[in-house]
Amino acid sequence: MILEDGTTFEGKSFGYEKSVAGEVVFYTAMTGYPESLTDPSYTGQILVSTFPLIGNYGVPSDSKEENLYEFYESNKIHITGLIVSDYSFEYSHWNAIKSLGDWLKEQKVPGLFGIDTRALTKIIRVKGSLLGKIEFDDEVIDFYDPNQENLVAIASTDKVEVYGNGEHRIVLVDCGVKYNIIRCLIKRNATVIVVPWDYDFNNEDFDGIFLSNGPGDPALCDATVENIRKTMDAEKPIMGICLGNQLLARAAGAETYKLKFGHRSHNQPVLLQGTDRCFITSQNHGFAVDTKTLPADWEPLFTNVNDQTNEGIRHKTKPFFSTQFHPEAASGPVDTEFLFDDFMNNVIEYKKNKK
Ligand SMILES: NC(=O)CC[C@H](N)C(=O)O
Repeated sequence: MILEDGTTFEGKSFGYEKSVAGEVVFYTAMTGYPESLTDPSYTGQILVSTFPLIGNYGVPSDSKEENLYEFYESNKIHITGLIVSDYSFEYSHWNAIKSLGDWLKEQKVPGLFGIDTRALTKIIRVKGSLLGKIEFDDEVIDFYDPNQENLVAIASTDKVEVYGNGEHRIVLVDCGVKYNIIRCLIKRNATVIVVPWDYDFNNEDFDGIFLSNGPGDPALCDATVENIRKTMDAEKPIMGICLGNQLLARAAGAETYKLKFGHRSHNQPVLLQGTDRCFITSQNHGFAVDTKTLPADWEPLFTNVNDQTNEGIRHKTKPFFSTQFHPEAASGPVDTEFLFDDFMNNVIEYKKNKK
């Protein structure tokens, strides 16, 4: 494992053996590697787990419900590579069907263990996210910066697909959506119309818009931002998550910027604006909304208690809001899932007033 600052770590392989390059980021969650590895927001990233013991519960079953994998967040592994301290060759779980190493090999994703992930994380915390590569023997490759590329175009779907058959029609703009967002909407009586990131959904028949999470720099998603801007005039309810928060902010006219090393964990505290209520949230992002640049008709909705960065925005009078954290969790705490109820209530309210 070689970082762009020249630091080298030697590890042992437990995944697929090919050299890969990307952005090196760390996450501090203690569980949830099946969900994290299949989260499309990690496209282009080499993931370092600060929790030392990984692989001990294997990989869950590939069963499907509503045409979605029940235990994965998308249809494949999206990370570029995985770095752990201690890999468990032995695993045990009622739902496990294979080892993490076998899964990585199957999907051609490298994994290294025996790396001092504490030392590696300290370097990233001091210097900020770094480019890095995993090299095997003689296969020397160049560094690669995924943030220069429109990763959303890679992670998004290329066709319109419908899930569920509830009463409320929700267009979900798929910038690299996690399945649990679809599950959370279906559970709340929605028909979810999943559309590609650059699809102009304004002519569809729908009652609300959902903006998904997704990989990379939100500044590279202008096509989505344009479509969001157009839809705002109709005043149909909008909710966004993570990249969706950043794109809604950009559509409102605010700016986004890159954080030093981002937030990737299960224990990020966020404060609900105007209250003393703090929620512990699941997060995975490297960019943030610059609260200072929000136009006058918008306000922050949540703020991170650790570093005061923006954790959500809302329109002062219209039913538009979004969060930087993940109310759908998968994995992590589910304490903020009620935000999906708030969104669906906005949808019901909108339909009532329309009649
Ligand atoms: N999970 C996400 O949607 C991540 C959003 C964006 N790619 C970021 O890193 O900030």
